[in-house]
Amino acid sequence: MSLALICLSHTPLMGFTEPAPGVRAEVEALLDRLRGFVAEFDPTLVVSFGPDHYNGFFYDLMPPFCLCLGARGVGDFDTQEGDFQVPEELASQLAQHVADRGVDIAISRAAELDHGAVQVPELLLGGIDRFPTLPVFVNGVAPPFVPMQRIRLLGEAVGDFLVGLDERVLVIGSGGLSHDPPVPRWASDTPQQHEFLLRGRHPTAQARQTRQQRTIDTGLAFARGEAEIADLNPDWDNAFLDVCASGDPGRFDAYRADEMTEVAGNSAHEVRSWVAAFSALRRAGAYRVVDRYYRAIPEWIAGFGCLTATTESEE
Ligand SMILES: O=C(O)/C=C/c1cccc(O)c1O
Ligand SMILES: [Fe+2]
Repeated sequence: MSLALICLSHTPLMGFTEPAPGVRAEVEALLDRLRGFVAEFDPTLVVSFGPDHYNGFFYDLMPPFCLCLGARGVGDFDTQEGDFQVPEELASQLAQHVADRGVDIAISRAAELDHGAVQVPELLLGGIDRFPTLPVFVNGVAPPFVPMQRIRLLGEAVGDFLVGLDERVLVIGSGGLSHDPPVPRWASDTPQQHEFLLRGRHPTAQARQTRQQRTIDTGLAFARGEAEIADLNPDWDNAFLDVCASGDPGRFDAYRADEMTEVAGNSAHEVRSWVAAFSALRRAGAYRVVDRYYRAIPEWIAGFGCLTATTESEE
């Protein structure tokens, strides 16, 4: 067994809006480094923690997290549409292991997932069907949010399972950091939008296009300082990266959902994927951060960050 980790912000606006000069090249260089990290580690299995944004998981039944025994990408924002390569028997064993640990897990044998789960594996692995992958949905946009401790315990239970395997496991956390994109919200939306938040699966091409354009327009307006969304918060983001790098997942427990919304925006809860990923990695022993990147990118509505790490036995 050996474990390596990549946590990376996603943003569906990559490729749709252009950041300030030089920034795109900087991110491309980061992505090249990450692909090199993957090639060097040569994973035999991927565990991918990521959120959804009301493309697969809706308020008709919204779990705090869900192990996917089967999953497909829905293809929003031109991300890959199609099946993840999920090793079903291994995914079942993971679900049983996590349940045995007392973590109240949900499972799906036919999960639908959007850019939140698809973009990072697509960019770094060449597709969601290239490696055997255990996708884990972690709710990062739909209140209520369980205490962060529960996400840490989920990650630790997953990590304990991975430690018992004879595999080289790449653990991915997708999402965050501070950001407040125009994802629909129950608290502020109309009855018509409530209907979408309950039963909005499989929108028409026109409805998907309208939603996508709204996000693009918000990104452009945000970059001009004209959007009515929360500011990015680089101080909060860097403090969170410090906690991730500290090697002490117990420190995640201090994060409170209402404070996070207040200081880092409605989608800052996507860092839950990072919390699960780092908590899993730590079960394999002390880890060392290899790469760290951060830049606030308003055109992409993203406090855009990355950490990679390996357990010290990997060195
Ligand atoms: O679903 C959308 O319309 C927007 C999603 C988004 C935008 C910016 C950063 C993110 O992490 C997102 O998920
Ligand atoms: Fe997101």
